[in-house]
Amino acid sequence: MSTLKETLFKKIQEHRPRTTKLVKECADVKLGDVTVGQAIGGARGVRCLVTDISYLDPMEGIRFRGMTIPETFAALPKVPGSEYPYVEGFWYLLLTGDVPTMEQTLEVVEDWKQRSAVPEYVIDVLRALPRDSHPMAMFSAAIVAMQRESVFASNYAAGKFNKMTCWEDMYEDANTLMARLGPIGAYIYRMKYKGDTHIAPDPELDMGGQFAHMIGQSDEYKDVARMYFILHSDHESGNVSAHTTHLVASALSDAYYAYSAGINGLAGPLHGLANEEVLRWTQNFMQKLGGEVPTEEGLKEALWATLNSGQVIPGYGHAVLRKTDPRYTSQREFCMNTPGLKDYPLFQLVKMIFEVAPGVLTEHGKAKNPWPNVDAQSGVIQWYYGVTEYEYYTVLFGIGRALGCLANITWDRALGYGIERPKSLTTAMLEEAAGIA
Ligand SMILES: CC(=O)SCCNC(=O)CCNC(=O)[C@H](O)C(C)(C)COP(=O)(O)OP(=O)(O)OC[C@H]1O[C@@H](n2cnc3c(N)ncnc32)[C@H](O)[C@@H]1OP(=O)(O)O
Ligand SMILES: O=C([O-])CC(=O)C(=O)O
Repeated sequence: MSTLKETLFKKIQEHRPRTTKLVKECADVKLGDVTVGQAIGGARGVRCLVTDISYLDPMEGIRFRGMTIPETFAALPKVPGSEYPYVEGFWYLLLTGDVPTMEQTLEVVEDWKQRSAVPEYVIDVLRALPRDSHPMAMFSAAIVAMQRESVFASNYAAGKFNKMTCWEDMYEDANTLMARLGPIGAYIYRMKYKGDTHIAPDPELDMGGQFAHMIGQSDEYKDVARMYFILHSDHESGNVSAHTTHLVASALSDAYYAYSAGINGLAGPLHGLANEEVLRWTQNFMQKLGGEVPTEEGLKEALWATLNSGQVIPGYGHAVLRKTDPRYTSQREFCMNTPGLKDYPLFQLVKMIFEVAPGVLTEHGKAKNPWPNVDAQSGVIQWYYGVTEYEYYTVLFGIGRALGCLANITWDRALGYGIERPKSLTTAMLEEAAGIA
């Protein structure tokens, strides 16, 4: 057994009695009430999911296994010659809650390398799709196509399902998916945008570095990839991609079915696709100005025009956060500390939007949170390094988000969480409950 799997096994054994005790002795303890507004309004704030992998505080933002973003980056083993950690070490942290040693990290690096070859039939599936398919549709199709390889599904079909050990099959599938998602994303990128020319993997590289290499990027971009995948990994359990993955997996669907579904949710403009929308919005705006950085007045007008046409300002607002997203801040700091990027006109515009948009949104008076989220700041970095195909940005998000979603469904199996099935009511029942029937 690998060190990661052994450690995870120990953690699962330690954790199981806590869940069992809660279910057996405390099942009737109330966590809150559900209002009519919540039933109609997307269950906002309903406290009915459990995860220990990350927690989102409305004011502070995300913590991964109890650590803030700067703490996470500082704690994990760094790729030699780089300021950023191995994505593989972060995976170890998400799964176990322990910061891995360099040796433990390198074991995951090696394991993923062994699993990373993209099967030929996946390439066939991608090539069979119309070339103008959205890259997220391609990504989702590639993931679900690999379902035939699921260890979990095959053992289930063979009558080998065992509630205590089935997490091991999920772990197998999750690791295989994690190892292949970067190379699949790179294939889609080069097929669609780089004349269908492809770059062979470099056996020396870690997952983040490999992705940069396979899309044809510079050495500098390797750190961008590592940072991006870690920052986008997890945002507790209620967001659309994590919740969808969890929901689908709760029917004992395997990781391929579950994460393909999660990707489909991430592709919505109110969720992950907002990072594509942010770039479309800013590029359209810059084009109108002939590439000049606008005045504050001009920017305000453009923001109001967007709001008055009934659209949202992409990259702003959040269902839980009530302050600037620390993932935004982390990427902003990256921009400020990168010569060239710091003075880049598009970054100047993103900075100016940060100064102007919260005031406009507050005056508009609808959004509960006028501050930027992660999507407002990620695209400018990609654009600066030459990844200008913004239609592709959500695939980058999807590679990173897999870390959180797949770690979560591995634990779902380990703790035997039940099939998810909330109860629905009719409108007449709500009217009766409200006394307006
Ligand atoms: C990785 C991520 O998924 S981060 C989020 C990415 N999405 C975006 O950036 C899209 C822009 N933002 C939004 O649409 C929203 O803020 C969401 C979807 C993120 C959160 O939605 P909610 O929790 O419903 O937000 P909230 O309670 O503040 O919404 C209240 C009203 O303000 C509006 N509002 C919220 N954010 C914005 C915004 N950025 N621009 C304009 N209006 C907004 C809502 O559309 C809603 O209007 P309605 O009453 O007419 O339906
Ligand atoms: O938490 C949410 O609802 C959306 C979000 O920021 C994420 O999933 O990263």
